[in-house]
Amino acid sequence: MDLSDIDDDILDQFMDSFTEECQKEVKPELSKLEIKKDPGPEHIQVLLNYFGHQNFRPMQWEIISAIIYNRRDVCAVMSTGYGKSLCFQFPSTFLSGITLVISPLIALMEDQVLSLEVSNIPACLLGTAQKKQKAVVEDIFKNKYSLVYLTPEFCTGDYGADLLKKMSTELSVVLIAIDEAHCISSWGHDFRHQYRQLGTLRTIFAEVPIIAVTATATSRVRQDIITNLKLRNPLHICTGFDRPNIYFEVNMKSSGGVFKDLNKFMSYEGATWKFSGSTIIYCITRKETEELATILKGSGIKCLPYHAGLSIDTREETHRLFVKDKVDVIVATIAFGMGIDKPDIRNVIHYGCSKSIESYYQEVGRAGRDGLPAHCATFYANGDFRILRCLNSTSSGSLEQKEASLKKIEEYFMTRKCRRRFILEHFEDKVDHLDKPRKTCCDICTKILCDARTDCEKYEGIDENGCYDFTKDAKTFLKAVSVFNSAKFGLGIYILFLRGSNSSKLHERERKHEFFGSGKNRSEAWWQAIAKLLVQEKYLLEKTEKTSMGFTYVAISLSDKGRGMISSDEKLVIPPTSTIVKLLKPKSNPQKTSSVWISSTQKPTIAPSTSKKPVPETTETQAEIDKRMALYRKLLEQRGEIASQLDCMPYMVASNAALMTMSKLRPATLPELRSLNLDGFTEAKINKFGDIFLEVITGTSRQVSSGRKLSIKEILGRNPLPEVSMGLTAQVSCTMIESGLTVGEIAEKRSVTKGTIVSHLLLGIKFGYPIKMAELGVTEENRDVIVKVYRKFCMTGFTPVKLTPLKEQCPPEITFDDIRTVLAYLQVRCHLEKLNIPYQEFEDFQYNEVDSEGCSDKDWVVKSEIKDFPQTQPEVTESPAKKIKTEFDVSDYDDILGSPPKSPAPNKCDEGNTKPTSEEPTQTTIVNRNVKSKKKVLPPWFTIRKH
Ligand SMILES: Nc1ncnc2c1ncn2[C@@H]1O[C@H](COP(=O)(O)OP(=O)(O)OP(=O)(O)O)[C@@H](O)[C@H]1O
Repeated sequence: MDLSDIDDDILDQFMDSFTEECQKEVKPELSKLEIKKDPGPEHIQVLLNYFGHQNFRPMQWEIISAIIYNRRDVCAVMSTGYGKSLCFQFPSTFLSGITLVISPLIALMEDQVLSLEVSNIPACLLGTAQKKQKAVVEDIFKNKYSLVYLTPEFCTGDYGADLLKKMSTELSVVLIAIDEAHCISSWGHDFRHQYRQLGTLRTIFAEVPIIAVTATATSRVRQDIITNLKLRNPLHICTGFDRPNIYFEVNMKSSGGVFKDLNKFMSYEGATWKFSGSTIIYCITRKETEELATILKGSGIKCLPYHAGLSIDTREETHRLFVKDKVDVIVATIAFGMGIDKPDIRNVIHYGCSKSIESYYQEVGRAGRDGLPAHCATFYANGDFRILRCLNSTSSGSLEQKEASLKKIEEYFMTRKCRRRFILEHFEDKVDHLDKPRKTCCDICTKILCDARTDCEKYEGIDENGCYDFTKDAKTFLKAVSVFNSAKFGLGIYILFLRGSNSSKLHERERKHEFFGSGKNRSEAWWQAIAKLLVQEKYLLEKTEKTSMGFTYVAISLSDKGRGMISSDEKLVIPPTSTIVKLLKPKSNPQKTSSVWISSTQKPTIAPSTSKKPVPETTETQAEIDKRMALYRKLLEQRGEIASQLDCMPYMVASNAALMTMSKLRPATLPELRSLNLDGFTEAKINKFGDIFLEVITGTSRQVSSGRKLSIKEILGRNPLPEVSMGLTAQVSCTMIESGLTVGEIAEKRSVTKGTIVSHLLLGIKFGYPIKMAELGVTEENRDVIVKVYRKFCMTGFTPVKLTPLKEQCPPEITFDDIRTVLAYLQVRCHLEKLNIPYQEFEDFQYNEVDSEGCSDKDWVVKSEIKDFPQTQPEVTESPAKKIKTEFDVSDYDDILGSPPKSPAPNKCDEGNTKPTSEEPTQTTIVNRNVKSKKKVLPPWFTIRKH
């Protein structure tokens, strides 16, 4: 029998008992939990450790506390990027249970699962086409996951429904989350048939709270969600639709071409053009996406097209390359949208117009989800509306409704009021906060701030009321329309006529008309803008018509009001539209204004809101800025490398904002990095990637530990105890003890037994959490007794395989938990000894008491030095189990601690043999730890190996 293997057994056994405890079905008696008005330190600690945020956003806590403490259903409409995911990811992380998340897109779920895993929150995905489904299901029932993502198809299929029923009886499901809940309603966009059947979840999980979340839902859609999901007295939350970090801008496409239009989003670096941050460019047609992508690629920009005409594989690959920052720009049709979970998209550009305000706002909503400034610009031409009308006429749905949507977006383009206000008013949202123009808001506000003069002061022809007299031009246009006396012509013909064109589209008789060329003193753009104005003021009518070839166009005709104007004295003196203002002649004497000038091409800047530590106001020199940006680029590169190695998205490793702050504040050590409280850079990420980034910052080699004291957690993070794993639920308990709660308080808050929490904490010790023995109720006296008893076992060459023999040798007041606790510390200590790391360097693990024989525990470890140990061996003939190895080398220690036995399965030492002998080791050689001995210090787990 190989006694060293017995060590493995005993450790395995301890581990098993711990794991069992940890994996016990924890059914929180939520009703027992107190109602919380504000988040407590325990919530903040979990938020910080697992999500990297310092505080909940206002509605997040309201939702989370309603779920945790009131078990209430929730229907939440939260703007894009508000942080919906946290609302359903937090409860099971905190409560030690499972949340089921139903989401419409596999890609979206895969990203979330990966992102959670990077933060050490175990999550999995179950879909109908999922590989390794059996293994995943097994692990779910072993309580390995805190979040289980499911497709609606899986939930509503026979197998999925049965599985859910099993989960409802065998697992502690604490929450069901329906993401993108608007898919339930046929009134919303993206309706999904299977979503409508999710009401069955209420039947299966009668007592489990359900949360439905979406970014866009009118009151009708919300009602549909509530009815379909059978929500009971749900908490209604609507955060509003505003996205304060987005800057809105609208321009006409210029005659200089696309490259000229988009140039302001680019910079010229290293002989190539680069976009400033991840960018999506939306075009109307597939052909346009291909063409535009080709143009940009030709300028060296890393860019790919994306549209429904590409194969699924190509689209998936394009998506993957974009989220992994391998491609900077995606030129896409609106097929590229909902599945994008990339938080650091800096620009969303519409090169062409959207079909409605709703879809426009959803598309721009992809930008700046990390809270940092993002720029959303539209470039349109009047022809774009024609294309959209044509597309509308061939797609299903009410043409009238589609036309109304298009008109609204046209109005948005032409508005002269704040664009944000326009959008929010459309969604019937609050606009009180938009009382003053802000330079970070939109192009209109910027213009107002840039030049405080009135239009009257700025432009020729505008009166003091800001109005322009359009009477003459309006009549000229209306007369031109009357010449044709038909409701079948499009705008182009009238403009050709007005401008006296000799195009063959005009007949001879029209060319001979007295009004032919009556508007040639004005540009084509002017007449287009006048026509829009006249439609807006209802002097002209628009109607979608089809040509004999089946093409759609918009026919323009006179309304009764228009006809009436031609022959009357009626005047048209109104404020000009934004398009018209651009065409007006500026007054030649511009006055200097007090406002700060911001060029229309200058990008707005907003201080990043996510970094909690205020970045000191510095007056950086250009050289310093260059240095910082160079470091930032290196950090981005490093992040890319880490992401490639982990096969995850770079933003999951660290956000751009976090890297930017690192490059500004240049932390040199992990504690310094930690103290920056970088948003989203969780404790797990600090431990996993902190050193790597520090290395880039300090420019040092990987030996960051030299000259710097590492915490046990850091050491064990890099050199984990073999075969020891820790579930999320145990991590949360450890996090809670770090926040200052006692074992009893944690047990109460999590509604589990104290024993369970102790088991969690024992695992925590093995992962280096700074947990004191006293916190686990072990007094110094008891600790010494346990060590002594255990030592006796070890020194006799017998290692107890069960706790009972140890317990029997201890006074009755010493509990099994006390013994387990002390052994856990010893295990860590031995592990550190194996790594040749002197344990006394660790403040958290001082264990240096002197026993009655005048021998400190430290000495005991040292005394167990291998040098002369064989002399103390018991008789080898006594029992095979007592055979002693006479020589040792370092490799002997390889499997001492917890690693799986390498030799054939060991015979477990029977309990009779575990009785301690009265013999104490006689050898007391003290080895100077500072002198590097070839042979390693023997850990207290040491048992003598049979040779
Ligand atoms: N309490 C918080 N403090 C700081 N940042 C937060 C907080 N909660 C969430 N975030 C951050 O906000 C960003 C958006 O979060 P999330 O992806 O959950 O948004 P969402 O509402 O689901 O958006 P979408 O509708 O686009 O899917 C993420 O980068 C997330 O880390």
